[in-house]
Amino acid sequence: MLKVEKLSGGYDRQLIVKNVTFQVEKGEMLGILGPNGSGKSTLLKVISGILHKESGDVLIDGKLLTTYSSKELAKKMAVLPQLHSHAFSHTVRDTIALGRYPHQSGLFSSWSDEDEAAVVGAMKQMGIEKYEHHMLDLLSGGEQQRVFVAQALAQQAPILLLDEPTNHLDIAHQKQLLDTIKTQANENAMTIISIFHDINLASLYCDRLLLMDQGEVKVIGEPHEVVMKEKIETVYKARISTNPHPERPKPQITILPDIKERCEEKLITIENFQVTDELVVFQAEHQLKTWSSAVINAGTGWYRTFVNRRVDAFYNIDNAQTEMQQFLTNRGYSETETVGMMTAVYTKDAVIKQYDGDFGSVIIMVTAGVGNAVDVAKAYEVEALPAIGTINTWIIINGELAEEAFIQAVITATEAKTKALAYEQVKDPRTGTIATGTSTDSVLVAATQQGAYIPYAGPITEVGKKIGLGVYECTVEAIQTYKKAKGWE
Ligand SMILES: Nc1ncnc2c1ncn2[C@@H]1O[C@H](COP(=O)(O)OP(=O)(O)OP(=O)(O)O)[C@@H](O)[C@H]1O
Repeated sequence: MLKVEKLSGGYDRQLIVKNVTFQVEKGEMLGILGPNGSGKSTLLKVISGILHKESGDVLIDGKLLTTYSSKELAKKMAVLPQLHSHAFSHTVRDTIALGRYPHQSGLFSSWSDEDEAAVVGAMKQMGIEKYEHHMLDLLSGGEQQRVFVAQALAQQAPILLLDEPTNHLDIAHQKQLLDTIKTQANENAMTIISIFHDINLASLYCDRLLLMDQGEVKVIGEPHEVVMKEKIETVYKARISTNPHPERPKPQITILPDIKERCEEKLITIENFQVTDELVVFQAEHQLKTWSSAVINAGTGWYRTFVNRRVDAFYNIDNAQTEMQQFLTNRGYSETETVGMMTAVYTKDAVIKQYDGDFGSVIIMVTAGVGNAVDVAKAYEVEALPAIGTINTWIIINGELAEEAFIQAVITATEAKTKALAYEQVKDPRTGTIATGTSTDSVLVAATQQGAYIPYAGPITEVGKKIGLGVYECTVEAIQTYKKAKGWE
């Protein structure tokens, strides 16, 4: 559809865009990324013919751009330039109507039903019908931006070139605009080339991305091939990390600041724990990076408070999450800083121990009830009964854990727990075989992210050895206490 071959161009004698080659297909959305001054706007201007090229070619439907008359070209390609202040003021409707000029014919061009439908449709798509008769210069920056996008859409050209279309827009309008444009690509096979400053939005919406660096193409490819730590850091000269989007396979970035937080390093110790008849509570001065399967605030996040709450053996509530949240709020625990778990075990029987090593230290907390013990390898054979009894394990580390270390810590802790059940000869009552856990166990791994860097946490590492030993010892002790309380031995 649109082919750019070895294109170079710029201003007067200053070459800005150098040897750019790419192709965009019908229905495809290509995002152009690059730092300030890398030549994105200049490239768009050379492609659209606003600036003369120095060398190379632009082809639309296999025909050289230079062979199109300006009106023919406007029927093929609509351009949204960067938003600037405007000398003249028109109404919103008149501004959008200007987009229809390539479709007018004859000396006294008349306004057709098609023109009217295109203008009304574009206003609707951008949600600006209510401003139809307002003067453009009295609208906010974001409202004006939507008017100019509507003008480009009203042009009904199969190719759309956009220079930072989300400029000035709030998040709801960014989403509305990009949803609209993407729908044009998907349903009307429109070809879209758009400049973005927001790498995350570009990755989320575009099929492919072109990353510019000093007027040249650094890389072109699908978002996962372009939004890579090393490439983005090299071109933008800023530290970033990449992370997955929660719903789509489109990588996202997070800026990593170089300035230090204004907080002194604080070691976690057993002193951070408090145990009552109702709760085991851990509270730290600073948030810890946390990974858990808790009832409240599961998954990854930064939290300051961990709560293991004792509920009675008959606790059976449809929406345990809402009830638990209410419970925590009533006791003054912040909704955004607290991880909450439940247990039917006496909280006073919690085993809490500290293990020191060269890397820092690990503090383990275990509450263990085994009335609900399960042999996971045979769980498929038997119907799980609604019994109570859960093993909750917390592993809190003074150190900076890598992502994989969090997962390895969970593996190591799970293996140590299973070993403790075997040592204590805890059996699945339904199968009579040694249990591997209970059917509702929870785990939490948290790290201060200060001090020594800990890339791995399997049993080959020192931290892994401490986790293995600690979880094993604490779980054995917690099970023995549980058995005594139940009068089993
Ligand atoms: N009209 C002009 N005359 C001369 N040089 C210009 C002109 N417009 C831009 N330039 C120069 O061309 C280079 C690239 O500018 P361009 O606007 O294409 O970059 P960009 O990647 O779009 O930047 P930004 O992200 O800041 O919008 C810059 O060094 C700029 O100074």
